[in-house]
Amino acid sequence: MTAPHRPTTPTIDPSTPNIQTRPSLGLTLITDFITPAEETTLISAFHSSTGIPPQASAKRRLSQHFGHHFDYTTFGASSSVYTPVPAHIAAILPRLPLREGIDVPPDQFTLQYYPPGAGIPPHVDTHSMFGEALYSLSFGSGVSMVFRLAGRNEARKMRLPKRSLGGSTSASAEMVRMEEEREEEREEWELMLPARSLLVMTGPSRYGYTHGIKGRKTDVVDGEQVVRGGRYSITMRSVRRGQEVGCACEYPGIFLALLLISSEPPLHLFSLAPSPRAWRRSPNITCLTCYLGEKFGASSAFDFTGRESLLPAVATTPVSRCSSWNPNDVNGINPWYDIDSVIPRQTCLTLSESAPINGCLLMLLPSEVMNDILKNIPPVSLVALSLINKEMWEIIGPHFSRNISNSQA
Ligand SMILES: O=C(O)CCC(=O)C(=O)O
Ligand SMILES: [Fe+2]
Repeated sequence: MTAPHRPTTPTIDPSTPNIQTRPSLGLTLITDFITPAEETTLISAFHSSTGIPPQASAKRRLSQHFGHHFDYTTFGASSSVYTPVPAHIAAILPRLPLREGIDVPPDQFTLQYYPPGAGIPPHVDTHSMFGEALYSLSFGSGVSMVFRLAGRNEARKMRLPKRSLGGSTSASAEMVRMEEEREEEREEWELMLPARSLLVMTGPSRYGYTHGIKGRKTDVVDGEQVVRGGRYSITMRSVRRGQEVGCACEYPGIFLALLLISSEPPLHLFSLAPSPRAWRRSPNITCLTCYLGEKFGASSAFDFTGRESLLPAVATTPVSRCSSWNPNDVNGINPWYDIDSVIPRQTCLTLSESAPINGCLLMLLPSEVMNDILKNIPPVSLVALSLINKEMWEIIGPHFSRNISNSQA
C-alpha cells in the first residue's frame, strides 16, 4: 500500500487567497465560504428540524434532503418527493460559483451529519441525472476527502465474476493480469476540507475520480493528527430532467448488454446487480440504471436484492421468469459469463421458457449506441449485464467491431 498522495499544488490568485483551484482536475476549494454565524445557524437548524439533540451520539451518517429528494434506488433525484428549500440554505445559493452558460443553480440538497468516525464510501455521483458541477459545503468540523481515479476496479466489479475472468482463455487471464497491474498504479489522494469551506467538483474530479470519506476518527493535517469532530455537509446538485437526462461526459463507459427482444409490452427489465453498493461505486453503470429508471418512468424497475451475486437478482414482473431462468443452462451456453464464446458469434438465443421474450442478443455496446437502441427499437427489454471500461475496450474492442458496426447500421 502506498501512502495517499497529496493532490496537485493548487493555483491561488493573490487577490482571492481563500480560493484554491486545480484546473487540471476541475476542482476548487473555497475556504471561509460561510461565516461562523451562518455555520451556527445551519447546525441549529439541522438539529431543530430533525429533532436530534446536538450531543446525540449518532453512530452513522444521517441525511436530510431538500428540493428534489435524493433517490437511493436510482442514485438520481425523486420526481415526486420534494421538500422546500429553507431560507438558511437558499441564502447561500447566490454566492455559489457558477460557470456562465454551463452551470445552473442547484435544486437538490442533501444535508448530512457525520459523527466522528463516520464516512461515505467512494462513489461518483450519477452522471446522467445530475448536472456537472457538484458543490459540497462543510461545517461543524473539517474532514479529509479521498479522491481516486475511477474506472478499473469499479468496472471490474461490475463486469464479470472472477471465476469467469480467471477461467478458460488466456485472453481473459491476460485481462485480469493487466487490470491488477494497473490497479496498483491508481492514484489516491486526500484533500482536507476545512469547516466552512466549499468544494466544487467539475470535469475530471466530478466524473473521472471517485470521492469518499474514510470512516476513521482522525485525519492528518500538515503532518499532524487531528481528531475529527462531528461534521455536517450540504451536497448541492442540479437535477436533470426530460431531454437533459443522459450522459454525454467524456467517461461514458461501454456496456456489455443483453437485449431481450420482446414482442409485446409490458417491458420487463432485468438487471444483474452484484449489490447496491457496487452499483453505487460504479460510475458508469449508474448512468444506465438511472437512464432506464427515468426512461421507463420508474425507479422501481430496479429493485435491488442486495445479493452479492451476478445472477439475475432483480425482476419487476414476473419474478418467476427471472428466477426460473438458469443462466448456466440456456442452450448449453452460459451467456452471462462466457464472454469469449458468446459475443464474437453474436449469438442469438431462444429462450423457450420465457414466452413473451422472442430472443436475445448479447453484445458489447458503447453507451451512446445503447441509448440509441433504447430510443429506437421498442419493445425491447434490456439486461444491463455489465460494464467494461475504456482500457478494457481497447484490449477486446477490436474483436467485436463487427457487432458494433452492425448495431449502428
Ligand atoms: O459530505 C460530503 O462532503 C460529500 C457527500 C457526497 O459525496 C454525496 O453526498 O454524494
Ligand atoms: Fe458524492
